Amino acid sequence: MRPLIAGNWKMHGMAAQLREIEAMSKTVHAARTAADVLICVPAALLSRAASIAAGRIGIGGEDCHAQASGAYTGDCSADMLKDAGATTMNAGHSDRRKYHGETDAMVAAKAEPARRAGLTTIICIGETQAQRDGGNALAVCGQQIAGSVPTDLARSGTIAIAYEPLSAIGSGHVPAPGQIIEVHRKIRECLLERAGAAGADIRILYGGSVWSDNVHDILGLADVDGVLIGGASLLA
Ligand SMILES: O=C[C@H](O)COP(=O)(O)O
Repeated sequence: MRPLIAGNWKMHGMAAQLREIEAMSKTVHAARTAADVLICVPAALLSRAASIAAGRIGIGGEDCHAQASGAYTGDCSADMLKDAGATTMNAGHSDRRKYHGETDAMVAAKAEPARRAGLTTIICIGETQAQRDGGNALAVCGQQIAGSVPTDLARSGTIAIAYEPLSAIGSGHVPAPGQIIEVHRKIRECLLERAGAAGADIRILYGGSVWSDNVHDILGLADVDGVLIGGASLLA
């Protein structure tokens, strides 16, 4: 499967930061990179980022509202992301689950309008350290897949999954390879159960403290079809 190297700028980046998009786009284009490259940016930068990227790399949104329009001050719909130039969006990032109380059902409700808008949705899951310490990591990830991934979307090829153990995000602590392999295998099993053979074609990304010095090793692990990169994606 062609890997996806996805960045997530979170709430970082002013207009000047777009020079990184320019540099990444040029590099990827010139090198004919053997991977798809995507940067998810704050909504305020989306349109300008897409214009600068000019299709050489993908530009994504970081979230959307489940409704197409309405009295939802401060929110942004999937159609709006698409209209601004996005190809992809994140849903259910742990920041959204933690600070906005997003549940699996809310995440699933965002993925469907994204599909209608023509966006691929990267659905983020991952266990807390307490859940892992309690021996519940695989069960938690399985439940998150069951609750966050609509079956018809899993069959449609319009989603990817990002596994991000919370203890790895922004900490510099990447789990042992065995942990990543074990959880990705579990996710693959869940996707196959949900979507049949189509589940084999859904990309499963790893996220959490991915940098240039560990990305090659991580991409070499079984069932790792790409990475979701936070801090390191701010620099071309
Ligand atoms: O969306 C990205 C992840 O939360 C990982 O962030 P990080 O690479 O800064 O650890």
